[in-house]
Amino acid sequence: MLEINNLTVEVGGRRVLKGVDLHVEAGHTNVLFGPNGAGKSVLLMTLMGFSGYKVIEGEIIFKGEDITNLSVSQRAQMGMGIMSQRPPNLNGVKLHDLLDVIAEDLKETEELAESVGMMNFFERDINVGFSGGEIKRSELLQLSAQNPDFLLLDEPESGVDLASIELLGTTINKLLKKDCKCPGERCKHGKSALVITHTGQVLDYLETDRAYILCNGTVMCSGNPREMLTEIKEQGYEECIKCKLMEI
Ligand SMILES: Nc1ncnc2c1ncn2[C@@H]1O[C@H](COP(=O)(O)OP(=O)(O)OP(=O)(O)O)[C@@H](O)[C@H]1O
Repeated sequence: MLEINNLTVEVGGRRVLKGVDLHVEAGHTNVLFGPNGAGKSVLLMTLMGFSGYKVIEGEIIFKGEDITNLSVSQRAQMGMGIMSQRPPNLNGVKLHDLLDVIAEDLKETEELAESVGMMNFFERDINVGFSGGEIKRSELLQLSAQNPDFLLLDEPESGVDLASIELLGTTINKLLKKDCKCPGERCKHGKSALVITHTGQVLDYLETDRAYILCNGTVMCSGNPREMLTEIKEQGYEECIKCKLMEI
């Protein structure tokens, strides 16, 4: 579904990603771990095609097509969607107006808005004055309305209170279980995703397949998400760097 091959990316004149290789099979949910500043968000922003993320080398293959040079809207049309860590304020754009444009099924979107307590935000400018948790719920509502085949989730649980994490996790899981619109057999297991998490809390609600650890803009290793999370909690990321050095 998604193949990232030898991806090197510059942001603000600095090489942040260095030869990243990462794959997500159709119907799989993969996880991206890594310390602060490792380049995780830069990777997701590059995958979505935002400006300012300059691909120096490598390629991004999505649904079998090279999308490295496609625009954000072309990638969105192909079925890629993102829940950003820090989305911008959209002054003058009401949440309801955006949902009207992007929602595949407005009635279903309104039902979801009701269940995640976002109906009262419909007439507000997007993200303006929203709390951290409200931004996450608004992002999730927009992503659900778009109903993409591939979800890029950047720390979906950060800033969400403990009591609301279950609602967020189960809502993401329901979205992932919906049919993928790709033709053919390979997508019959639902949608695909790449999820960044520090705490791993959201993983309690998702079926995950593989985790990658990114340090200093490079993939250090990959493996079982639960086992990797336990190791990171016990040993931190220093061990990953030592382990990688031993391979060289
Ligand atoms: N627009 C930008 N201009 C300059 N540097 C940037 C820009 N965006 C990101 N960076 C730098 O790229 C590096 C990676 O940032 P990124 O946000 O991807 O980290 P991260 O792994 O997501 O970290 P965290 O876990 O703290 O969110 C950081 O050093 C950051 O300062």
